[in-house]
Parts: sequence; structure tokens; C-alpha cells
Amino acid sequence: MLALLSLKTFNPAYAQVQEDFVYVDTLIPSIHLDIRYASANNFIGGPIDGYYRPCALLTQTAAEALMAAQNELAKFNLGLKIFDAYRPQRAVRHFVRWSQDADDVAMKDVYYPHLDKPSLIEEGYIAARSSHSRGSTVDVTLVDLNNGEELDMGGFFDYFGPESWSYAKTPTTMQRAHRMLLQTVMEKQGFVHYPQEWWHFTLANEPYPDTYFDFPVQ
Ligand SMILES: C[C@@H](N)C(=O)N[C@H](C)C(=O)O
Ligand SMILES: [Zn+2]
Repeated sequence: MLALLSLKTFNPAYAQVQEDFVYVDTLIPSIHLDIRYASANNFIGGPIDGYYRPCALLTQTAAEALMAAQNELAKFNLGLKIFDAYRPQRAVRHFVRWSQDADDVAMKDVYYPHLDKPSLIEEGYIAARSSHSRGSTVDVTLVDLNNGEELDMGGFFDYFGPESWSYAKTPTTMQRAHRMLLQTVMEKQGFVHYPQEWWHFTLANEPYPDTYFDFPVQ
């Protein structure tokens, strides 16, 4: 803990973050990160407001639960990759603004080919007030720790459609088994799955159930 605090205090790469939040990769060095909203590789096609650096922040409690999941998977040389963790409210506002701009459909063919933008919010694929802003929600998939390759989940992060539902019938037997493995490992550590998106999990006993933070990811 002392080491973590001094790392945050003296390393310029680590900015001051909200009390009780941690950089997940300092707690779980073997975890893989692909923080899409700090890049153009996402459903909007550009960096999202409030993501200054591609890092994953979570409450200490959620990060410790995630570490237990990672340890469980590591016995099989499997692990987790994070796509998103704590999300500032300004990022959520960016999503909502984008959803109201009918002209910007740059990434429609890839991420929401069968839905119009208002449906993304109406059907629960994007929240106008997101649990991610409470700091104990995380978007994850499984990787093989031998080579870092993602396991085949029968769909990709932020594909908005029924194929991404946790219990979708369309994926193959193996893909459904991978979804089940991810869900089982996460739920064992106290996370609750989100039926609309196989990758999205919220810690049930989250420490800030009523607080929506807005400090940047940096
Ligand atoms: C946008 C997507 N990755 C996501 O997190 N959706 C849920 C519903 C949210 O916005 O909280
Ligand atoms: Zn999510």
C-alpha cells in the first residue's frame, strides 16, 4: 500500500486520483489493458471526453475483487483484459451528445448496424447515467496468458445488438462456454453481470452506490 502511494506521489505518469481509487494494473500487474475510450478505436471513432490516458481506475474494493478473479483464472494460465473501468460523467455526457447527433454515423456499420442512435440508449446499450461513473463497474474479456490473445466470445466489445446479450443463443458452443466462464469467475468474486452486454460487470457491494464521479482518467 505504501509502495502504491509513493508511486502515485512521485511518478509523473501517475496523476493524483480520487481517494480510494487505484490504478488496476498496479494491483494486478498481469492484467491486460485496452482502454478503448482513450483512443479512436471505439463506437464513436475518436477519443472520449475525460480520458486523458489509457489507464484503468477502480475503487480499491472493486480492484481487489478483480484481482481475486484474475488469480482464479491464472491457475489455468488465463486472465482478464479490461476495455473500460471507471468512466467520468463528462464521458457519459459525450456519449449522450453523440447519440443525439443523427449526422455522425461514422462507426455505425461496425458497432450498431441494425439500430438507430436513439435505440442505443432506449434499449440499454449505453446508459445516460452509467454505473461506470461509480467506480466499481468494469468491461472485461478473457485472454490466454501464454500469448495475450483474447478468447473467442462470439462477438466484440461494444457491439450493440442481441448477439452481445449474455445468454444469446447464436454464438457457438465454445463461445457460449467462454461467456459462462467469464460470468462464473466474476460472479464468484461478487460482481453482477449485465444481461445486455457479456463484458459488463458491477460489484454488488460497491462502496459508492450513489456517487457519480467526474474526475478525469489520467
Ligand atoms: C457503452 C458500453 N460500453 C456500456 O458500458 N454500456 C453500459 C450500459 C453503460 O453505459 O453503463
Ligand atoms: Zn460497461
